[in-house]
Amino acid sequence: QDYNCDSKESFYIGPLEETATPVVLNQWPSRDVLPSWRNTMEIFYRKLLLAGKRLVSLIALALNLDEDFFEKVGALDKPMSFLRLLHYPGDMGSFNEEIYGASAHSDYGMITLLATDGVPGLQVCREKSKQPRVWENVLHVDGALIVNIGDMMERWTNCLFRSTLHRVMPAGKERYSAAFFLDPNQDCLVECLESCCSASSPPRYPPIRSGDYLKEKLRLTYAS
Ligand SMILES: O=C(O)CCC(=O)C(=O)O
Ligand SMILES: [Fe+2]
Repeated sequence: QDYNCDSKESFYIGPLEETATPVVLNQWPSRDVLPSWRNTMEIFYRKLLLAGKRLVSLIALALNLDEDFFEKVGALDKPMSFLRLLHYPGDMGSFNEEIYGASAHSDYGMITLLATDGVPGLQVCREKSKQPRVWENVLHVDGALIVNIGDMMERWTNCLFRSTLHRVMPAGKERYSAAFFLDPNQDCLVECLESCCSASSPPRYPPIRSGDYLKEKLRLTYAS
């Protein structure tokens, strides 16, 4: 996964004071410049966290687990959730195939909730292990969120829920989006669910601590 050519720029908002441990790292624009921005973003963050938790409990039910399964394994008590506000420039310079808004990747966490401004560009690949890859446009629905499955949900479910391979193509038009990554508590052990493996379908991934997985992915992403 190569992000070097990506043209996007982003602003990250991490865990808010009530959920953040051990330190609060968020940096907010000055209130003189943007008086209500912080409050608006905090409300947005909390709503996304609530919606994300509800969706995760539906995934648990779909897996024949208790509704609060992911709470019970400690994934959601101090979730490492990040809200990423994204901007893709309209003019990407030369229209070179190498330049993506965002190159093909899957998100790392449990699920991602994505709001876009309706400018096209987002594409998903349903069968990521098949070559050549077939990309489909994700249609915008006003007022709806797009939900992507993340890598750790894929690991928990032994690929029953595949993480969504996606990318953003340049639309020749400025584009804004907001992605909320619901990532488990750093200490949470992500291991194949009993209901998702059997003698004929053994676990495909070893257990891993969520924090270690994220650290390694971020290291690889930003290595260069
Ligand atoms: O902007 C989008 O629609 C997608 C953003 C994305 O995939 C990401 O930030 O991980
Ligand atoms: Fe993504």
